Amino acid sequence: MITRRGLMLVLSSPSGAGKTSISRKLLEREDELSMSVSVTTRPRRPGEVQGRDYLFIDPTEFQLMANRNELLEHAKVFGNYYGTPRGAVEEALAAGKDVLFDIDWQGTQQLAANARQDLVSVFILPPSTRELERRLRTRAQDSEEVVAQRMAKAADEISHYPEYQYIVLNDDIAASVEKIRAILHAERLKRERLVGLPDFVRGLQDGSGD
Ligand SMILES: Nc1nc2c(ncn2[C@@H]2O[C@H](COP(=O)(O)OP(=O)(O)O)[C@@H](O)[C@H]2O)c(=O)[nH]1
Ligand SMILES: Nc1ncnc2c1ncn2[C@@H]1O[C@H](COP(=O)(O)OP(=O)(O)O)[C@@H](O)[C@H]1O
Repeated sequence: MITRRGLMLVLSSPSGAGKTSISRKLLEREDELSMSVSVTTRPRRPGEVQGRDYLFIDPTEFQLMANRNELLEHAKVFGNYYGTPRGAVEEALAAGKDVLFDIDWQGTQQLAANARQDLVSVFILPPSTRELERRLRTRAQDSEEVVAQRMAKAADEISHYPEYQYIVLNDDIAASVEKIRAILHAERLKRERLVGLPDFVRGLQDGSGD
């Protein structure tokens, strides 16, 4: 029969453009998609749950994981370390499940270097700079200084958009979620991801397939 390899769906954007909100809604609607929960040395925000939003760890532990090659990719973002634990991702992909990543351009480049054929990358743009700043403020979980730091970095992050396969402008969140679902559904049908296809087709051609 035909089965398929799981794919890695990566969402990147400047901070505040909506990756986290979009990811939550995608996970509610897509059964065969699971979130890659990153490790980070950043302090936990109010409302964030250990093990759901991130695994919050200290820098020594992070270094140990990196040294033991337990991270699929890792990077320093806004002065903190972030990384993707390797085990959960590899298990999901082997079982033919798709994995969703909320990671930055540095992490995306590392995944592309190691597994380009399994990667589907989406860059999310905010409708305007003004709206990006409004979203960062209304999230109201970061200090004024952190908001300013993230705004200062936004142009830098946005400059990496040409490295992504798909672009979604996140104006209306429900529409953005549907666009990313459409990308996911089409990518699942890519010939290259299908396992057992040549045998199946041979059966059709020689009449042995029933
Ligand atoms: N490379 C990499 N980047 C990550 C990882 N986890 C989160 N990030 C990125 O780190 C940046 C900061 O994330 P976060 O502190 O949650 O802030 P937010 O994006 O403003 O909610 C974002 O660009 C995330 O996509 C990871 O495991 N690896
Ligand atoms: N399309 C949208 N329209 C209006 N507000 C949005 C939209 N998408 C996200 N937001 C809001 O913007 C803020 C930042 O979104 P979030 O998902 O935390 O961004 P990111 O994970 O990219 O930093 C949150 O308060 C969220 O509710």
